[in-house]
Amino acid sequence: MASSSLFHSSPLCKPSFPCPSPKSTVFPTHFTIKAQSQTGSPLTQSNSAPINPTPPNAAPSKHRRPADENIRDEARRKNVNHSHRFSAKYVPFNADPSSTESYSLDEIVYRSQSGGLLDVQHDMEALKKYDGEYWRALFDSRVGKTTWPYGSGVWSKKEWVLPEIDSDDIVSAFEGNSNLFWAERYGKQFLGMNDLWVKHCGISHTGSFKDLGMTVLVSQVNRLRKMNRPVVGVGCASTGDTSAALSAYCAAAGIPAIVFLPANKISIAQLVQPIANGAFVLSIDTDFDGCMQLIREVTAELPIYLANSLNSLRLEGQKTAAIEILQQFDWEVPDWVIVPGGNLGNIYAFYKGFHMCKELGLVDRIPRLVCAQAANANPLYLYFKSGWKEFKPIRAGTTFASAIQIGDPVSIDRAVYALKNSNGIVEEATEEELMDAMAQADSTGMFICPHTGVALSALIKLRNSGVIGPTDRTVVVSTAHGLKFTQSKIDYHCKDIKDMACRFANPPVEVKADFGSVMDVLSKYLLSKAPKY
Ligand SMILES: Cc1ncc(COP(=O)(O)O)c(C=O)c1O
Ligand SMILES: N[C@@H](CCOP(=O)(O)O)C(=O)O
Repeated sequence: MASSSLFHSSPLCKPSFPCPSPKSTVFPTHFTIKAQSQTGSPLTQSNSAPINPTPPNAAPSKHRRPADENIRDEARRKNVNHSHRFSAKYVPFNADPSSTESYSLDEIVYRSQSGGLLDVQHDMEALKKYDGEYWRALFDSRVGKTTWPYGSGVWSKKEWVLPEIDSDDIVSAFEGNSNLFWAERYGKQFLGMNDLWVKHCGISHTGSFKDLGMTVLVSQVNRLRKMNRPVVGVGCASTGDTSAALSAYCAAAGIPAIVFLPANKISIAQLVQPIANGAFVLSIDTDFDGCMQLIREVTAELPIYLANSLNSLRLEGQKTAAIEILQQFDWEVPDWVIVPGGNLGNIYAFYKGFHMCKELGLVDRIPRLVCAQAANANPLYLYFKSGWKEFKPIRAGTTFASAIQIGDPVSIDRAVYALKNSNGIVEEATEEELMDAMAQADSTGMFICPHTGVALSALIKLRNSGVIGPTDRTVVVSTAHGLKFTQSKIDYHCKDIKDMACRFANPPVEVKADFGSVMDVLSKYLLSKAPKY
């Protein structure tokens, strides 16, 4: 087994390189992989604590940090920050290969010289010095631990996210590592599918996938502030989830958060999140696109750092959900991944995560991507249907999927790139379709948000048309927790929605407080449920 000092001095090592031992690989962190034999788990930590084989009744490990030390101090002492041999920078998104324009991640810049989007470009040559097996084993070795900062599903991929940030500057709630739920009953009963999965990104610190991106952005802001860069606060426009995540991470780091919300267009549960977390909340009489325009103007004038996904740092965190899906399938690639789309950063983040895994040899292909939009807010769908001829922003109409009520998505170019390069598809869902899909999913034990209902509706359409087959391994990305959207569920189950049949409503039965009445309704219910032989 390698000692800590070996890690500081040994050269990069992969099977084709000269290695200390022909069968061992040295991690840039304090882990080693030791190939013991063709079978068995070879992972051991350099501090000699075995990762796996603690016997069930073993006495508590003596391997504890000193009592006056916290996990951040412990990481500092062990200097777990070995990712410095990797680097990343901003470049214009999808730039011509001859372009030399680039910016340090420590610069405050959101747009390229020509006004286009930016992308975070990693030093792929440095990352490629390690093979796919190496990265798979490294990432797998960090799951389920509390080692700072790798206990986070995002920071467990630190070398691919923000390789140069000091672990000390990271602001994390150990986000990510979300449940990949086997939708056994829903798949079987409603779709005739046996390999349907729901990636529950909304079962998270603030209840949505935004936590994945926000830990990265706020960590970088933390670093910039320590470097005395002019960042007084961090701001965003939001349909409710970005603002919740921003406010929580800023509150954890003691950084002022400013959020622009479209008045009366987000749920109460979402509104209360930034309020409770002490953000400066502006409720503005416009829609999300109007708020987005205003925050862009304001952040150009004031020392407020922009936290929307126009800022490509966010997508570096969000892409880890794609890597996590592959990891949860033991690095087998699903056939389809369906993502609800609004401002359209996330669909590109998924593409980027999958593509990096392919480029670095962790997998040999990427899944086909589907972006699902509400029919009332469907600019990408219309563009797709036009054969990618002409993009026209729209004024988004009201939708129960309120977090994707967006008519002029900032990441339109990123989304088109992701879809074209993954043989992707765009689908849409009417209000009735998305609410019915949500109710059906809930009736099989989930509790999803309306945006996940949009993604499920897309799946239903693609199954009905035969595009997605019954045995295709399919992942639906659930983007927020259903508890943020209880009012829409109540309206549905009370059949209180104009022009909607609410076919799967399950309203409470009002019954008199006497034994006979209760027995009557229960008997009827049990009869309706009794198995028919
Ligand atoms: C719950 C939820 N789902 C989906 C989306 C769409 O993500 P994106 O804007 O990255 O397309 C958002 C935000 O826009 C959201 O808050
Ligand atoms: N749904 C988002 C809309 C803004 O998206 P972003 O990813 O660009 O921040 C929200 O919750 O605000």
